[in-house]
Amino acid sequence: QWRTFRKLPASLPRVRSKDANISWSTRWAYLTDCQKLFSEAYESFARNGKTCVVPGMGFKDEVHLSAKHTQWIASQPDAVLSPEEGFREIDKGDWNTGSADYIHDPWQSAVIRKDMARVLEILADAVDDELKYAVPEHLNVATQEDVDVLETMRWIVAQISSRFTVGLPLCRNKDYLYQSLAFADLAILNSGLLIYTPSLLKPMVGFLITLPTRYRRWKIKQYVKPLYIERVQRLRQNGLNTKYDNEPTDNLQLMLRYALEKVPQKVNLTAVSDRVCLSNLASFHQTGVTVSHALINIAASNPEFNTAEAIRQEIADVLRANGGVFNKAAAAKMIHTDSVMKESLRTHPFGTRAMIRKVVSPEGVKTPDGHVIPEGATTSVLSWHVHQDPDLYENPSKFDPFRFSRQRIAGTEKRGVDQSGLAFVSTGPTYLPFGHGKHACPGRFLVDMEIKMILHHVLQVYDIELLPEHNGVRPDTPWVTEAMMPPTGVKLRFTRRSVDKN
Ligand code: HEM
Repeated sequence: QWRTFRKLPASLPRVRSKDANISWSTRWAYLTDCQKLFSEAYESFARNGKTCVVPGMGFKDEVHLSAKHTQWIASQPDAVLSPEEGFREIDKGDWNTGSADYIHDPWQSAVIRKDMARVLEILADAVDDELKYAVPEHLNVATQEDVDVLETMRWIVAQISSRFTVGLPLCRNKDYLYQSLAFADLAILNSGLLIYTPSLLKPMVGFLITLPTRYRRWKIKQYVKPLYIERVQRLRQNGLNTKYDNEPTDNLQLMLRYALEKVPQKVNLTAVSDRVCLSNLASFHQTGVTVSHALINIAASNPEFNTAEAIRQEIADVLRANGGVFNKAAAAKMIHTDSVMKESLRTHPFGTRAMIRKVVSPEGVKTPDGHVIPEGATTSVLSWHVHQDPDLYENPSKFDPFRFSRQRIAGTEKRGVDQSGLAFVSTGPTYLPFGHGKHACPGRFLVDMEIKMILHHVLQVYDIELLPEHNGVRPDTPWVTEAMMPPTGVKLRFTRRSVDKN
């Protein structure tokens, strides 16, 4: 870590510093008031297309690139700017899963990238069906109750995501879901601890703190085992060119097919099960946090918008016109709901930086503003501050649920051209929660569908409001170093709607 710090050239400007040294008070600011520190970096450098150096995780210095260079970052080959190596520094995936191979050769991601669009057509029905079980199971309010939103949504998301990943009946197994959620929580905790552990102590600390994750992985493996044995046997018997009778359509099956064809030497129960754990880590945590923030923002949005009712109405109208079927085409027509979700992720993401990359080419890389960033340095873009830039978003700190749908409708009417570039799943230099370019999150198409479906299933049964003690003001989302905290413990009042309201 210190090696990278020493290697950054003196010519790169540092935040709050006139020379190549970053003071300890600036390093302290990263830990105690990172939002302000990042604001200074954004205002002084990134906003004007300039690269700068800012203290980062684990006392390491990070290179912040301007969002004006998003396109350039996206166009760099992985052999120059590597997303895998960038994330590896943060999520410590090799420690948490016990193998660097899952990170160096992440075919579990390749499967999702390759097949997500096709799979969604097949699985939309299954996810919608799963919500009919998951919502009453985890959100069973008789008349009125104050509900811990994140805790409830985590379970609902885990269940419906598992319907996508491992299918029925395992997606309804409470202990499997519990172990998978626990693995995700522990992995995030371990990453935070390992980032601040000096390299010399990493082998010992890494071994000790990952004992609980190892146990969770072992438990999950016991659940995956019968599926693995049966499916691999049938795929081997039937060959990979044909589908066998009643072949499952879930992500595990896609992973097995892909691995048996492309990397047969790597197909074993532990590797497949661990890769399922990694997939769950990507899908459970961020989606649970995102839908929780969306519900809190809907409840807290100004009464002038009548947000919950607008969502209910829109989804009901679209579904009626689509014969009651909730598929990709229907989801694409729900532009107001889409706008609420996009606005919520703009104001309340989890990560505040995007497009995290590590320079892996030995000769380094030259930025569009002329700096050479050496091998080993990590780079990213200050995405939260892009989303709060008043030149890009009018009144940026306000949660304006229909900000994007208004623009979409106006743009389409004015220019006669479809404005779907403003959709939740669209990415670009001014909207980066999912990154941008060839490594932009492929799971966002599933997230889009899942969150719209969750909002439909929840809002058609419940009215939601902030608790009286919040006096109509949304509970704060504090920053802890550079992360915006998930809304842990935030409750909303859920009131069952009377039948005649439906
Ligand atoms: C709201 C939920 C989610 C958010 C905010 C999110 C965000 C992100 C971000 C920021 C990246 C990195 C993009 C880049 O560096 O350019 C990413 C990558 C990725 N995400 Fe997501 N994600 C979410 C849900 C999911 C889900 C549900 C899945 C799986 C079904 C998933 C699978 C992946 C994969 C496989 C990658 C790596 C892509 C690659 O390197 O090519 N994500 N995600």
